Amino acid sequence: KMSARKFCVGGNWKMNGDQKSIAEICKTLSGAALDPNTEVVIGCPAIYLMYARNLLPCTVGVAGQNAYKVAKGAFTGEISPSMLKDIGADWVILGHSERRAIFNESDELIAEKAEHALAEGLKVIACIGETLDEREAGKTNEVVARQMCAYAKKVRDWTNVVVAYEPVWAIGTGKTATPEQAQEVHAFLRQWLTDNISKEVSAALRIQYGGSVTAANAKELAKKPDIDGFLVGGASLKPEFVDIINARQ
Ligand SMILES: O=C(COP(=O)(O)O)NO
Repeated sequence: KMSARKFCVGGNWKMNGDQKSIAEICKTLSGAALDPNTEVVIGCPAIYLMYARNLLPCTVGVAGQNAYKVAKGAFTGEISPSMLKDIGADWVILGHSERRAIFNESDELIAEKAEHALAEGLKVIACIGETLDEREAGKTNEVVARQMCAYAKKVRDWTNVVVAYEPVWAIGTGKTATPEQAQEVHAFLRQWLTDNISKEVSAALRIQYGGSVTAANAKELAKKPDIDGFLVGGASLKPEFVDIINARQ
């Protein structure tokens, strides 16, 4: 049975695109019949956010792919949540496994970023997920619980948080978690939320699955009771992203 939580599909463009290709994707999304019961959020490279914002339908949200933990100051190269808000981005993706693995962001820094982004009125897609080594060592639950704990030390109000469970071994590999594998971790996270936050937050919070989601596998994944949407990388740059948005139709 599908959940009553509003389906939420994020497109994480990562470091891809230019004005021409972004205009094409926005045109495709603007011209498509998007399921009104799906909340759509586009994670666009910061430099193109205003451009994409103005080309996308107002029903589609736009997100930064990262933001710093304070509003302004001497942090060369950084972008603040208040700047994202200022240019019409209502969301920010935080804690992506690429930020953790490549840019060495710690659980604690990511949690501080989430706390500040929420305080600035942004909605947060809070990413978690285990590596292949951690899964093969049977540590999946331990790892995602640790990552959730870190967020929970800083997040007081979960209303504007969506959690994205993205097993690192499925990101960019074509090795999508099976619906059963994904549901198993989503159910663990749902229980973790009930045990550590509240049953109300647990019932309301959307948990997206991310990791090689395509139009071909989205429907089966979307049928799982604790999968409330997706965070899509590669396929969000293609027209098939429309089919992923409409996976519950
Ligand atoms: O990192 C991802 C998933 O990327 P792919 O869909 O390309 O596996 N989402 O944030």
